[in-house]
Amino acid sequence: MIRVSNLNLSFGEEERRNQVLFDVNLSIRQGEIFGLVGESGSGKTTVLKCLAGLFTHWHGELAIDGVPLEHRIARERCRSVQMVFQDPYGSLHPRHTIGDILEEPLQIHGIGQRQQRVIAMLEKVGLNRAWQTRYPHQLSGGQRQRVAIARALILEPRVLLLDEPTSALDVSVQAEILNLLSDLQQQEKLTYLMVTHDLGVVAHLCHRVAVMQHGKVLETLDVDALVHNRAQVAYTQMLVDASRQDNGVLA
Ligand SMILES: Nc1ncnc2c1ncn2[C@@H]1O[C@H](COP(=O)(O)OP(=O)(O)OP(=O)(O)O)[C@@H](O)[C@H]1O
Repeated sequence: MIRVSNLNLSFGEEERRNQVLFDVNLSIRQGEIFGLVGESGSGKTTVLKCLAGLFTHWHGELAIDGVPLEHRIARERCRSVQMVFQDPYGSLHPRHTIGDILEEPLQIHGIGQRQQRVIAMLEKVGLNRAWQTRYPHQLSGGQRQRVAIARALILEPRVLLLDEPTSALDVSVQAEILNLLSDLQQQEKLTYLMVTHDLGVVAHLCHRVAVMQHGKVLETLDVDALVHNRAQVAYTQMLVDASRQDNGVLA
C-alpha cells in the first residue's frame, strides 16, 4: 500500500548540506498500522512529510497503492493520503469554525452534499452537528484532535500519516484518541503510518514497526517480536529497555 524505496533527502547546499535520510526503505501493507520509532532527529517526521508532499526535493521512489508519487503535490494525492499533526492547537485555523474547517477540503475538491458529509464525519469522530459553529479555541485538546482527524478523513483517504497524534494531549485523553484511531482504522479499512516515541502506543496499536536512527532504518519487526525481546539490533533493545524502566508499558 505504501512503498518507500531508497528515499534520500538533504537540506542546504554544498558545505551546509545536511543529509537527513539515507536510503530509507519501507513496505506497508493495506490495512496495516505501521509505527516509526527512534530518537529525536532521526528523520521520522521527514519520511511522513515526503509522503504527504510537504517536502518535494527527495530522491528515490515513493508509491501509494502502486501509484508512484511525483515531486510535487498533486490534487489526487490529497484524496488518497492525509496527515494528522502532533499539535492540534497549531493545525486548525483559529478564525474558522469547525464547520468551515471540515467543509473547506470538500469545496476545494468540488465534492457535493457537504453539510451531510460534515455532520456524518463529526459523528464518526465522536462529536455531533452542534460542534459545527464552534471555534478551535472553544475546544479541549482532545476535541481539537478529533476535529483534526475528521478533517484528515473528510476526503475519504485510504492512508493516514500520523505524526505523534497523542503526544500533545493529557495522558487521560491519549487513550481516547488512540481508541478512536483504532476504531476508525477498522471501520474505514485504513492504512496508518504513525510516528511515535512511545513504545506503549506501538504495543497498543501497531502491527509492525521500523526503528530509525540518524536517518536510516535499522530494522523492521513485528510488534510481537518487539514486545517479546526478539529485536535483532542493540539500539532497538535499548529503546525497549528504556521504555520498560520509564513506565513499564512493555513489561
Ligand atoms: N525544514 C528543515 N530544514 C532543515 N533541516 C530540517 C528541516 N526539517 C527537518 N530537518 C532536520 O532533519 C532531521 C530529522 O528531523 P525529523 O523532524 O524528521 O526528526 P524526527 O525523528 O521526527 O524527530 P522528533 O521525534 O524530534 O520529531 C533533523 O536533524 C532536523 O533538524
